[in-house]
Order: sequence, then C-alpha cells, then structure tokens
Amino acid sequence: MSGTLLAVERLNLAFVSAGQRVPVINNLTFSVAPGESLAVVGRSGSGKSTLLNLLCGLQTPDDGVIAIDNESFGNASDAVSIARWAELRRQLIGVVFQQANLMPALSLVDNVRLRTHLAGRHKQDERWWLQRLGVGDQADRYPDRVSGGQAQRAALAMVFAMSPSLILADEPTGSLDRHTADEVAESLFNVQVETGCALVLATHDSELAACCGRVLDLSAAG
Ligand SMILES: Nc1ncnc2c1ncn2[C@@H]1O[C@H](COP(=O)(O)OP(=O)(O)OP(=O)(O)O)[C@@H](O)[C@H]1O
Repeated sequence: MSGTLLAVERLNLAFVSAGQRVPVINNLTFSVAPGESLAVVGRSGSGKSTLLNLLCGLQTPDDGVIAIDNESFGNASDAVSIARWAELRRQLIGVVFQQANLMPALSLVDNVRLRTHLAGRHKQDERWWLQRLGVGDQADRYPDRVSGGQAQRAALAMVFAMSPSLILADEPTGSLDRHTADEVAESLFNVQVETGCALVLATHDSELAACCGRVLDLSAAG
C-alpha cells in the first residue's frame, strides 16, 4: 500500500509540573501508511500514552503538525478543532485502551451497536464482528459477566465494526495473562491485516511490538 495516512511533523509537548517545564514529546517526526502497523515503545514515562492522546486529539501539542488523511491539525484548541477531532474519533480513528472501555449497562452486542451508530455505519452486522473476534457466544452478556479477555475482544469488535482507517491501541493486552494476551493479539493483527486499517500500538511488550511492521522507540527519539 502506498501514500500516507498519518503524518507527524516536529511534534512537541511539555507538561508543567510543580512549576517546572517537563518536555515529553520532542521534535517527533514520523508517518504511517494506510494498512501499516507501528509499535510505539519506550521506557515507562517516555510518552507513549501521551503520543496516542495527541494522535486522536485528546491532547493538544505545543507545536508541530499532525495530518490525518491530509487534514492538518496544529496546536489550535478552539471549539472547531475540538469538534473536528471528536468527529474523527467517531468515524475514522478507533481507540483501544488497556482496559476494555465498554458501557456497563449495555450487552456486548449493544456496545458494538452503539459504536457503529455513532460512526454512522448503520449496515454493520454487530454479531458478526463479535463472532469474528471470538466472542459471538457472549453477545447478549453484560460486560461484568464476561472475562477480561472476552471484554477486550468485544472492545476490538467495537472499533473494527466502525470501519476505521486508523486504530490507536494503548497496551491493548496489558491487563491480560500471557496466554490470553497472545490470543487477543493474534485476533487483533489478523483482523487488522484483513480490514486494511492502520494500527499504532503503544506497548512495553517486546513480543507484541515485534508483530508490528515497524517500531518507533520514544526512548531514542528527540
Ligand atoms: N496530564 C499530565 N500532566 C503532567 N504530566 C503528565 C501528564 N500526563 C503525563 N504526564 C507525564 O508525562 C510523561 C509521559 O507519560 P506517559 O503516560 O505518556 O508515558 P508512558 O510512556 O505511556 O508511560 P507508561 O509506560 O508507564 O504507561 C510522564 O513523565 C508523566 O508523568
């Protein structure tokens, strides 16, 4: 696949802590092609989660540019930019966290349904997506009645069902035991390749990072 889906140019962010400016993202430049997978690694505190927050507009950089599908975002945090980022998170960017972020009052299938409706994908077969991620038989259960691995599979079904161009995953298997983590990771990479969406995955887990096409080490960046 060619072209660029995500382009990050000279991105900078510092936090202010106890009156001190603490640089976290330093002059970072990289790009991701459609369908590509990139692992973001680095020691604890190197800025992996912060970078993912920047890539979906939950954090505003001090300077630099993030371009998604040729639409550029800088350090503006006005209402129009905030609304546009929210739209991208609804339709184009799927976000997966360490803990499955499911609505506790909805069954797994209704969680997926809510996500596809928010994305405007009204013709998706939500049960099929749960089946594809290996939890079809849990579709009518509520999040507090399934295991951590099953909940994370449902969270993945939720983002894949919205047909995103880009998935941002922050330690998506970090709360699971090794065996379950490997199984969930296998499903994640299989469906990512099958659907052709790009993946940026932050992780401490070198085995998981090795499954990605490329690795960006934030400990070495800057
Ligand atoms: N809202 C905030 N205000 C101030 N400092 C912050 C804030 N968020 C993160 N930081 C600091 O920024 C640095 C990067 O944090 P971040 O969570 O991005 O690192 P990480 O690489 O994801 O770490 P870990 O691997 O432990 O999850 C840390 O030093 C953290 O303390």
